Amino acid sequence: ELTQRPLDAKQLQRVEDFLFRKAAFLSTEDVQPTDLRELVVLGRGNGGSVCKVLHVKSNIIMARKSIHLEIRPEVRNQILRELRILHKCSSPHIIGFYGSFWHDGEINILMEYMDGGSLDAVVRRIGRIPENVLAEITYCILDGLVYLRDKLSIMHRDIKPSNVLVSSDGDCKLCDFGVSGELHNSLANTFVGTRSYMSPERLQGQRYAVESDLWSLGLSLLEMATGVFPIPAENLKKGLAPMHPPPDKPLEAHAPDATQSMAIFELLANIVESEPPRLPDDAGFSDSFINFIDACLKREPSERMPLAELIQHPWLEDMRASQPVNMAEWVRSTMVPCE
Ligand SMILES: O=c1[nH]ccc2cc(O[C@H]3CCNC3)c(Cl)cc12
Repeated sequence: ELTQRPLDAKQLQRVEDFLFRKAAFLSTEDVQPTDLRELVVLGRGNGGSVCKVLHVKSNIIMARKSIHLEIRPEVRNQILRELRILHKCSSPHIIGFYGSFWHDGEINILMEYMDGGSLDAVVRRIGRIPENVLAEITYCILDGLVYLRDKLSIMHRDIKPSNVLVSSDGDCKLCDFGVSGELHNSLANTFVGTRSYMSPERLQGQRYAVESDLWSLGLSLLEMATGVFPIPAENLKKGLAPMHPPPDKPLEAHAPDATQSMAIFELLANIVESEPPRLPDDAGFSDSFINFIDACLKREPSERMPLAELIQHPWLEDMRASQPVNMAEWVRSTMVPCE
């Protein structure tokens, strides 16, 4: 559609390179766990842990998500069957999928490795993300949501900073979206965590749809822009997290402060009962950014700006025109130098 920005040549090349790598991988016979050499743990969340692995036969670096599930063979075969639709996914804003297999009580999902990691880790490292960078990230998220809706007829269901990955090539992609209904059911009551990006309607067990992803997007942007989880709204009163903490203060000094540990139930009640949080209007954010987040954080799903309009919101093009950013350089500036 006209909403999509044309891909630049290098982006197209990277999509093509991935497809060639995937063909090389698929030409080796079915992946065995022993074919994978574990390199380092990348993250945990959404019921599983993610490890950087090398597929020895094809010499490809991948990310392997392993989810331990005690389920009957029929259920796990249904999950593997549903995951296979990921082979149809080819978007510069959706994480690449190599395949999945069951082994030793775990579903294993092999995906494209993103060396910049997830945005929750980036925010932990640098404090908060500049507005012009968030505009680029937001376009990628919205384009990814459009792709999921138009090509797979699904919503994401779990938009949050830790499910947005970046690379030193400047790519920004969505991961951990709810493509398998069976997997979603098998993970149903495994929620752990002290914060929720879930929309009020979903928290109340009401019907929810893609508008619920837009609430989660608004909350995620608010958190990444301020460096503070924005619920309860009082959290924002303490001002923004420092960006790129001064060199004399080690990073751990900026771990989230204790006051942010409101009990999870109280937090969920707050989301459902209180006015949605807003960007502070005295912190240097543009009016169109404030407007963009307000358009996402409406308690009534029908009042939220629809996806097709959001992706045309002036904030995205205004930011790109006034403060263009080189995403590859920015991601590299956030990566911890290897020892
Ligand atoms: O490089 C990756 N490729 C694919 C997936 C992936 C998932 C990761 O973390 C999980 C854990 C929380 N959400 C996402 C991380 Cl940290 C990296 C990757």
